[in-house]
Formats: sequence, structure tokens, C-alpha cells
Amino acid sequence: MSPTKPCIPIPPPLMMSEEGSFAHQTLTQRWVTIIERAIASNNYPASITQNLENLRQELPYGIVRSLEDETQPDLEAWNTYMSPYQGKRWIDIPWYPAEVYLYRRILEATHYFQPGKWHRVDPFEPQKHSSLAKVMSAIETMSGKINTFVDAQGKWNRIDLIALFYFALWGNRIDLSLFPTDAGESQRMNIEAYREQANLLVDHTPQIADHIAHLKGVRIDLIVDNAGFELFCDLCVADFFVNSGIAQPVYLHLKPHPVLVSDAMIKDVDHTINVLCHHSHQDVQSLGKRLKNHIDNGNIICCEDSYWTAPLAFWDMPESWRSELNQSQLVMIKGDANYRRLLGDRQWDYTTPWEDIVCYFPAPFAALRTFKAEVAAGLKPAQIKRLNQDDPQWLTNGQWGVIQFFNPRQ
Ligand SMILES: O=P(O)(O)OC[C@H]1O[C@](O)(CO)[C@@H](O)[C@@H]1O
Repeated sequence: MSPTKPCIPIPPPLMMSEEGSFAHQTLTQRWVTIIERAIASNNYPASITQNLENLRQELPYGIVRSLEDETQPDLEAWNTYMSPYQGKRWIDIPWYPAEVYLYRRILEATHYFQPGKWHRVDPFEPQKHSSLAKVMSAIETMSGKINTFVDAQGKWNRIDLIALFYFALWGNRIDLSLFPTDAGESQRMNIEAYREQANLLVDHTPQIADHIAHLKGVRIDLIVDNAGFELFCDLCVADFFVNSGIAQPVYLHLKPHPVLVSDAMIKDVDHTINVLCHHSHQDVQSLGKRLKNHIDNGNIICCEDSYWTAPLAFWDMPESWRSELNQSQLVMIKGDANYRRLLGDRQWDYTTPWEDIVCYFPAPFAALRTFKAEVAAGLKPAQIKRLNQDDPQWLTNGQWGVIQFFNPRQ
């Protein structure tokens, strides 16, 4: 029987109480800025602004309480998740559950689930839209290339497939929770650098390409991360899988409500495709229209589920999700936060063998992630030594990445 947990003892979670850690900095500085930006970029009435101010002031020594908004659909589930932490101070609870709980509290504060003017109004939408607008010239350049990756007969080559994986990885550098939209995306988007390997600390793309070479008309799943440029990259990957006949269909798993500032929801996919379809550049338009057709024809299926916003490690995946993903021939797991869930946001030694941790995953998968948190596995001691010397912020500055693969069926 296949394992449902890591195959080795699980270390403790990352804690926000550890001074000098990125988790501590996130609690004491980054979340404050995130709340302030949500206030500044929306035209909230005084009562909502006050709610958000109150939440900001709870950090870091206020007490964690249960959610109070009874109209929230998964209130009960959330109160169960948070029950081990109720009555504790924010600073004393593990980072990952605290992080997703914070975003849930932001939605409570902005009346996201309440009927009325602010119902389903994404507090981060202005930032998401402006981030997409700022990367349109990069999208123009990329669309021309992407449109040539699969020919009219569905033929493709391995080099383009691997380039697409690098492209999807480095697209994860752009993350509004870490780099606000006014910080200049273009600096981090040197298009030619998408083919670079220098900053890639683990590169399993050859194994992934070998795995994909045998696939035809199979189910592929993409656990999506950020809206904006990264979502554009991920849509290009989905487009490739459909055009080449490798996948039928591609499932895109999206967040059911706003979280981690830029995480993509179904409405963000719709917005992105709409922007592409109405863009003046021909290449962008044809890509947009093709994507729209793929969705209309059921070749790309967008879905959302509360599991993707729950404060649970991937090894705590409900049985229903394990059997769902078990039907997939490849699951692509995008981004840092999903990677943290894959590793349970635990204090693993960074040289821990990858397969000893992820042996529990129910399907072949590829994790594409730039480092924005102090969680890692499968690295070499010499690599770590060199990085600590050359770039002391390597674990969190989004400049380094991994593409890691595991196939539980081999
Ligand atoms: O969009 P991504 O890659 O999941 O990054 C979000 C992550 O980045 C951070 O903002 C930085 O740690 C985390 O809060 C979260 O893990």
C-alpha cells in the first residue's frame, strides 16, 4: 500500500516566534504592509478600514480567535483547523496556518462573504490587475514564441517543452505578497533569462520530459499559484499540453477565495484571457482566443475547492482529493506556498532526500518553485555552503528555483 505521510520522521513546523527568521519578519513587517496596501488600493468605507486597522494592530502579540462571520461557507472547518491555536498569541503559532488564517481574517474584515456591496469583492484585485497590465510587453514577446511551440499537426519538441517549464518556474518570481506591483516587474523578467539554468538548484526537467514523452490524451492537473505573469505562463503550459494532444483535459486548480495577495481564482483566469483576447497584438490575441476555445470545449477545466485554501499540509489531503489526483498522469505544483504545503512547512534539513518526504503524493508530480521561504529538500551540502556565502538571502529573495519531480508509480 502506498504511504500517505512522509517516509521519515516529520520535524517541527516553521514558527513565527523565531527571531531573525523570515516567518518572524513576515508577521512583524510584511503582513502589516499587506494590510496597509489592501486599505490603500480599495475605496473602503470607514467601518471596513477600521476592521482592517484592528486586525493590523492584533499583530504580533494579539490573541488568535475563531472566525466570527457566520455567513462564511467553511466557518466550521476553519474553527476546527484553528482550534489548537485558539487563545494563543499570533507569534506563538506555526507560520503556515497563521498565514492562511490571516487572509481569512482580511476577508472577514472586508465583508467578503456578507451580502451587500463588498460581497465577493477581492481586496487584492486592483493590485492583480495592475500587475498584469505592467507585464503586457513581456506577454507580447512570449506569445509569439509560444504560438510556434506546437505545429498544426500537433508536433512539438523536447527543448521547447523544457523551455516552457523554465518559463513557468521563473514566472513564479513575481508575487505580489513579496514584491508589490509598483516595484518594477520588468526588472525580474529578463525574457532571455527564462532559459537560464544558473539559478536552478535542482533541475529534474529531463525526467519530466521523459515521463511526458509517453503520454497521449491523458489527464494533467495544474495546482495554480499567482495571477498576473505567472498565471499567463501557466496558461501557456496548459495550452501546450492541449495543442500537442498530450493532455485531454488539463484541470486548473484555483483558489476559491482571495489569499496570499496574488493567488489566482477562476475570475482571474477569465480576466487574463479576456485581456489577451482584446489585446491589439495579433500573437497575444490568437493565444487568448485559443485558450478561450480550450475552456469552452472542455479541454481546459477551471475548478476551485476549499482544500486549496485550508491550512493543511498536502499529506493531510482528504481521501477524496487523493483519489481525484490519483487519476492524473502529471500534477504540476506551482509556487512557494504550495511547495511549503508539500513539505508541510516543516524544518527539514535542506539536504533531506526529496523522495523520503514526498513519497506520500498520490500521482507523478513536478514542483516548480522559486524560494520565498526557509523550506527546502533535495539540495547538496556544497550548494548550500556556496549560497550562504554568495547570497545570504537566497532562501527568500525569489531569485533561486527548483524543478523537482517524483513518480510514486515507478
Ligand atoms: O506565490 P508564492 O510563490 O506561493 O509565494 C507566496 C509565498 O511567498 C511568501 O509571501 C513569502 O514567504 C509567503 O508568504 C508565501 O509562501
